[in-house]
Amino acid sequence: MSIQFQGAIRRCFLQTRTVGFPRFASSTSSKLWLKRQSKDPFVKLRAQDVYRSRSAYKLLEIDDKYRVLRQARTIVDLGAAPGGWSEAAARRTRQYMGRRNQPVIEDDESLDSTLRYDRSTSRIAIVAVDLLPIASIPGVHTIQGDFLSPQTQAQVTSVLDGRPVDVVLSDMCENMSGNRDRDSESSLQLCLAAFSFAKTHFEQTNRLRDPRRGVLIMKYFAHPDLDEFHKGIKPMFRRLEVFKPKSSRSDSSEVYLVCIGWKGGA
Ligand SMILES: C[S@@+](CC[C@H](N)C(=O)[O-])C[C@H]1O[C@@H](n2cnc3c(N)ncnc32)[C@H](O)[C@@H]1O
Repeated sequence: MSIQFQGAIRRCFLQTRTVGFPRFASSTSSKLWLKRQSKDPFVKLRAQDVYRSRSAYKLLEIDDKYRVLRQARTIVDLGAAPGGWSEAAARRTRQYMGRRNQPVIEDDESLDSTLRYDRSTSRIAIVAVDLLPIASIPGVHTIQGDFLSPQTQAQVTSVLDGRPVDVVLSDMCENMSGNRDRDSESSLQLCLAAFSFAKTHFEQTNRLRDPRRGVLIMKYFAHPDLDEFHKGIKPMFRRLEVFKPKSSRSDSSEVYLVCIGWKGGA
């Protein structure tokens, strides 16, 4: 055995003793993560390939409780990648429309590249936005861009082409830095952007005739600053509740603000 080879084995042995087998041994936190994943019923559902992300079940739970998608014709999904919420919204609205025997979204891949709708019908339009690319979803128009940038917001507005927005969904969140203040600040910024976009679009149409229209759902991470934000926008909706879906991990401070029925205001 050559001297170099012996040295390599020795180094490998020493490394194994100090840091463990790098490829096979896992840290306590990753073991805990694997254990939690194996027990998580929503991860199992995801594994059956019903939806492309586990997050889809959060939106379905919100809709089971509040029926926010029942009257929805135009939905804007912010922070949509990989696309679970858009898929869930497309299926759910299709079910609602099907029950009422009305026109439904077509399973047409080409709808992804252009928003084709006929304003004279009740056809559903979903616009999904994310920093990351979103693989095509039938009936969903995708936009890749930063929603905090005015250009991306203008792009969404241009795609909507004057169509009244019924529901704005925001599951946007940045990667957690671990710094609570910084994370809640970024969560607040995303909520403010979603709120101000929703406000502009809800105000363009008279929502007062149908109290279910003008729905805004936003993910945020519990923090006192966000409580202030929550109190500030409460009078502008007929109903505003904080909801924690069962499919949201209990060890996460993530919750959803469910705002139903735009009333307007400052
Ligand atoms: C929890 S994931 C969304 C999961 C998605 N709702 C689903 O069901 O598949 C959060 C997403 O927010 C996106 N995001 C964060 N900041 C954003 C921003 N400024 N503009 C657009 N998307 C953003 C991230 O890229 C990420 O894909």
